[in-house]
Amino acid sequence: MMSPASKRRSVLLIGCGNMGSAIALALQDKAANLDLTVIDPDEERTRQVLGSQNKIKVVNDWAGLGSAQFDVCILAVKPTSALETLVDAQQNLQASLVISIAAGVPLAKLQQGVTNRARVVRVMPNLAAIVRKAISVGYADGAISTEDRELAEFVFGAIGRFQWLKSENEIDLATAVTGSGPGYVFSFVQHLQHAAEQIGFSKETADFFARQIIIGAAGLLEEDLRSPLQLKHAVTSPHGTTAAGLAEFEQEQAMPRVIRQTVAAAAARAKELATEQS
Ligand SMILES: NC(=O)C1=CN([C@@H]2O[C@H](COP(=O)(O)OP(=O)(O)OC[C@H]3O[C@@H](n4cnc5c(N)ncnc54)[C@H](OP(=O)(O)O)[C@@H]3O)[C@@H](O)[C@H]2O)C=CC1
Ligand SMILES: O=C(O)[C@@H]1CCC=N1
Repeated sequence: MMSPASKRRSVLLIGCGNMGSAIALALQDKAANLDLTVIDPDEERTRQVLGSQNKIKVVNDWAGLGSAQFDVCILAVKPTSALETLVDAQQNLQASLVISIAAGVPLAKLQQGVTNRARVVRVMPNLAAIVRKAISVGYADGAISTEDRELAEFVFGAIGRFQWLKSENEIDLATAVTGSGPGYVFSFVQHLQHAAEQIGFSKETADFFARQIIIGAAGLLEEDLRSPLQLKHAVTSPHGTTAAGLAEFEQEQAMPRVIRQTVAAAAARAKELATEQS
């Protein structure tokens, strides 16, 4: 079989917001064999976000697509408009692989919006797609061919790492961990910055410190083979400052409980979204 990178394919990306623009820019850089069309109501903003030095076709309504057919569609609109948007796009997606990144919108619902020759899979990426360091997880049912699976892996490989999950339930659970995860980390950085300000640093210095701590720790997690626990021990001298800080941070009612409750609340919301949408 030809590798996904070796065959020329047409791709329609619907919705050029936070995620859609990151995916479009990554595909433009990394997947030379994909002919990319982006549809978004705000054509001017879309052109601005994507830059002028590119070959991406931009349209702002379905008429702009004419009767073009696409091999692949990436659906990157808000969950509440996912089905309606697919119905609008149906005539251009008659035999497409449709990849929805909408949180919590079940396959069964998405399938209502496509023809019987189109195939639908779900992928949950995250915001780190902007810097091509996303973790994306996918779910496809047994009817999806190996070629379609490889195509989805190829597309989402352009924005970082990709992994298939075994059940649709897992993609909703993963949304609470991998999809929302960057939000938890940004909240941590924001609060670390405030704490540094409270002990006397300026806003600018505290911002610089907080960002650089995460960047340095992330670099270690990427390059150093030690586990997070081992790395934590490497920072923590007996009776030292880190030990004093962690004695507060890791109290059962503090960070461990907060993280558990955070993920559980997000997972519950993912379930709710799936129910609201089905
Ligand atoms: N943000 C994140 O970190 C992640 C988001 N997701 C999922 O990705 C999807 C998109 O999220 P995000 O990028 O943050 O959202 P945004 O609101 O930033 O982007 C959605 C874009 O779609 C446009 N749009 C709305 N309706 C249509 C339509 N009918 N046709 C074409 N474009 C349309 C919107 O235009 P306008 O603003 O003018 O309405 C907007 O530009 C969501 O379903 C979300 O669940 C998944 C993983 C991570
Ligand atoms: O908050 C949300 O619903 C989306 C899905 C994961 C990240 N953002």
